Amino acid sequence: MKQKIKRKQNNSARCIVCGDQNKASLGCRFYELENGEIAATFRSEDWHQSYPGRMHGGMAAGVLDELIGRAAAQGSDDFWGVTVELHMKYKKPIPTEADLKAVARVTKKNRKLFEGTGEILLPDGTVAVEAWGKYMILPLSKISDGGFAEEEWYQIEEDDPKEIDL
Ligand SMILES: CCCCCCCCCCCCCCCC(=O)SCCNC(=O)CCNC(=O)[C@H](O)C(C)(C)COP(=O)(O)OP(=O)(O)OC[C@H]1O[C@@H](n2cnc3c(N)ncnc32)[C@H](O)[C@@H]1OP(=O)(O)O
Repeated sequence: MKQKIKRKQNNSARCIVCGDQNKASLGCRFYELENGEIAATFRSEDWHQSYPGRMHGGMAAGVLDELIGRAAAQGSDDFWGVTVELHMKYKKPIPTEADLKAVARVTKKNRKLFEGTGEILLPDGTVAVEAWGKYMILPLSKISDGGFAEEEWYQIEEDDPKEIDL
């Protein structure tokens, strides 16, 4: 089903999932959707493999970890937190050298913690991996040394889609 995109989130420069200047990264883009969920698009490259032709489960965990975290950051480029728990369910292999999508949403949130779920979809729409995560909300100053948000956290200007088929 097609979902309208409301806003694209920032990318970071060096993250392994979304690092715009990290050649090894999955090159994720993150789109906030009108229905309140968040979607990611990314490409599994040959160097993201575990077994030949199969994306590493840790990379899949990385995508869903970050995507669920970003689901709670909707509408803000200055909301931060860290993962405290992450549970994965690997249902189908994810191929390398494929253009992929994922979707996530927040399921519970209070002042200090939030929880969410997400899925990675195969090109035919089948759910390959499901995740549930719990995160602690923290100021950036408690997570990282200064400079990140000013120097390494920005919008990538490109031809973005207006909607995404999930
Ligand atoms: C994610 C947002 C993205 C934002 C959008 C931008 C994205 C931009 C790209 C960046 C990518 C981001 C997405 C990847 C996110 C990572 O990959 S983060 C990296 C992996 N995670 C970590 O490194 C976290 C490591 N853990 C820690 O640093 C510490 O355990 C924590 C979480 C700071 C807690 O510190 P602590 O000293 O243990 O704190 P403590 O005082 O014991 O506990 C504080 C409270 O939390 C509670 N608590 C602690 N752990 C838990 C738990 N597992 N369950 C329930 N309660 C807990 C305690 O019970 C306590 O409650 P109170 O007693 O105050 O009521």
